[in-house]
Amino acid sequence: MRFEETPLAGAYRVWPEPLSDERGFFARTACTDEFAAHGLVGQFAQSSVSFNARRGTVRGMHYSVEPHAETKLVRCTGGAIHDVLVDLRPDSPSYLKSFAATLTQDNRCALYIPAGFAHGFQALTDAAEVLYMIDRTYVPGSARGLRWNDPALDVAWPEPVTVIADRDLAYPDWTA
Ligand SMILES: Cc1cn([C@H]2C[C@H](O)[C@@H](COP(=O)(O)OP(=O)(O)O[C@H]3O[C@H](C)C(=O)[C@H](O)[C@H]3O)O2)c(=O)[nH]c1=O
Repeated sequence: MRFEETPLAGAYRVWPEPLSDERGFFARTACTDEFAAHGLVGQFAQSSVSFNARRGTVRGMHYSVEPHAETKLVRCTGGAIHDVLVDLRPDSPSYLKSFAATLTQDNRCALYIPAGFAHGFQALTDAAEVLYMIDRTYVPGSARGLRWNDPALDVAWPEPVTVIADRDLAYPDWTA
């Protein structure tokens, strides 16, 4: 795998390195040793899938609070998404900065999202599917959120929002 830094400290694009032959290719998508060699969490306790029927759907921005803050490896396995991170770590040089990447079933790029980041995405196609690998089990009470259009965030969404959960619409403005 190839690890590409992003402008947000600790967050990476992770590119598979396909091993091709006449059948197609095989590629590693996660590896404890390779992640550890880059100082990253490489042990994952849960994997989840998110299916999004309609183009324009937004999920997030979500994060989880200590002691259950999650590190995630996120990839698009169907269609395409505009994937967005916001650094919420108060001591980080990129505090409250956002970063976005287009993840698609074809580019197979994943985003490594450390604990302390909010994460969200917008479906760029119908039937957009997202696969998560998460380093700890889900604890519902630890879930928090930022509103997709919070003025404190410099997040741009490429398309009109077509579907979004009421809970995601209801988050108050960010206060540190
Ligand atoms: C996140 C999660 C949810 N659930 C249950 C809770 C609800 O009954 C149902 C849907 O949950 P929710 O509406 O929170 O799903 P999303 O809005 O897609 O949340 C996710 O969206 C953003 C973009 C993320 O990065 C997180 O992975 C996660 O917060 O699945 C679980 O059982 N386990 C889980 O890990």
